[in-house]
Amino acid sequence: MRAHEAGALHGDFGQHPTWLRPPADVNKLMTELWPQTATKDDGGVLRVGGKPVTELAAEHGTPAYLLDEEDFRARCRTFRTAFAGADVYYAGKAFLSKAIVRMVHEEGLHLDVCSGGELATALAAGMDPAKIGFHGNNKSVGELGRALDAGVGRIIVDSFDEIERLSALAVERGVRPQVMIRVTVGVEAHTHEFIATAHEDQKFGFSLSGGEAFRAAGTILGAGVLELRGLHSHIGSQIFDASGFEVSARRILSLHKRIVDELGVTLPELDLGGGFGIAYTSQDDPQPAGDLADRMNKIVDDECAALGLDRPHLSVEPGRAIVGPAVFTLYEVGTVKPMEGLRTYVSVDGGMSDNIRTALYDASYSATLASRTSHAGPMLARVVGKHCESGDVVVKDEFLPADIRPGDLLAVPGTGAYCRSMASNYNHVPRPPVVAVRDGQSRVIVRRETEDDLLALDVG
Ligand SMILES: Cc1ncc(COP(=O)(O)O)c(C=O)c1O
Ligand SMILES: N[C@@H](CCCC[NH3+])C(=O)O
Repeated sequence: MRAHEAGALHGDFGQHPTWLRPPADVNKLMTELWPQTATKDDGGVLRVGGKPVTELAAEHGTPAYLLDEEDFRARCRTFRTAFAGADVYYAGKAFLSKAIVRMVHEEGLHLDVCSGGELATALAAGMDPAKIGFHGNNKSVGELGRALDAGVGRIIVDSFDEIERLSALAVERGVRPQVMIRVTVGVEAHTHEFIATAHEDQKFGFSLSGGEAFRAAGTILGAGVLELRGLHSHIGSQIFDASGFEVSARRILSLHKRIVDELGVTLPELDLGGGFGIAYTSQDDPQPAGDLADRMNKIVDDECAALGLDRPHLSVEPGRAIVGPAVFTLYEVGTVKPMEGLRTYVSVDGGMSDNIRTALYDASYSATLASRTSHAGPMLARVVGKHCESGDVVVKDEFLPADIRPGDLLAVPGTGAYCRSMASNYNHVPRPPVVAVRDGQSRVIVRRETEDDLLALDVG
């Protein structure tokens, strides 16, 4: 967002309720919160990729996820540059489609998949299997077999059961797959407990402190069926504080050292996972990818030097930070219900089926009137959906113009990650399309579901 348009996109700075702080740096917030080609024209209409959202709504309907393709590609390049010399695996769980796989591939990234479905999407789109990493705490025999048959570059093993399953499949096929060990490093990431993944009491990985991760290395090396490529840790998601990554890097490198010394191998790779936070509202102040990369590289350099280790090749797995800010959801306002003395409930034509994050993680979002200018004063609004749940909230608190009315378009930024990919058909509401916009052209990359699609699986 251009600086002079900051006020236009968010006319409500300075009007925040007392429990909201004004943003530290409005211009920085605009570039963090909105995709780079988003602007508002003189009539207050939001534009993206050179197209007004009013036109996009007329062409594609609402709700719709609008992807600023240039922004998405630029974020891929930012991570590649920031982590130069490392492999950047785009985490497909944030949002995956064949078009996204192609963009990721064209921008020189690797791809992390975590299910047979994501793997099938990657392969269908022509992703180089050698650049695919396969994650998951409960990969099935079928999924593992398909990964081996496709020749995926690395499989991140998550349990002793999986080591056994994968080894049997590898022997059957006469192949020697490359594996990483997912290590639970015991870091309490400062994020919602549902998306923290490296504390001890949860389902992912091999415990570092309990010695399981070291034992896993011994098991793999002892059997000689799988090729141990290195260690992996992912401490959680939507993390702002780089110190968690530093602690994690330090701990995992101490295990790396122990494996090298005691088991007599070299481990060529170290993966520090994803989890880089993004801005959803004016309250968030994420660190630029370059700063995070510098800190992570430095800690790896320093630790390796201190431990006398050859520096392993680094890899990272960002999802949210690449696709999250590149997308906003466009909704049409339906019912507007003022609650005297409380707030106004502004209902939109989607809700928890296209964005479950508010209900699931108590996530905060923001919204802006996207289809016109308003000179009305601000009113405290809650943007809610059309589902049969009182928890069906998209934006908990936002100041919207007091004359908001049915037919207005609202845009909610930061919905690229974990919104379409976690969307549901709750209440038999068809899922919205994903529309990529670039250079004044729009193209549907995931089409809108229809009621026929919903009925298609019903038998009898
Ligand atoms: C193993 C792994 N890698 C990468 C990611 C991507 O995380 P994020 O989208 O927060 O970057 C996740 C999700 O949290 C994950 O579980
Ligand atoms: N789905 C979560 C992120 C978890 C990613 C998987 N480890 C979110 O929306 O924030």
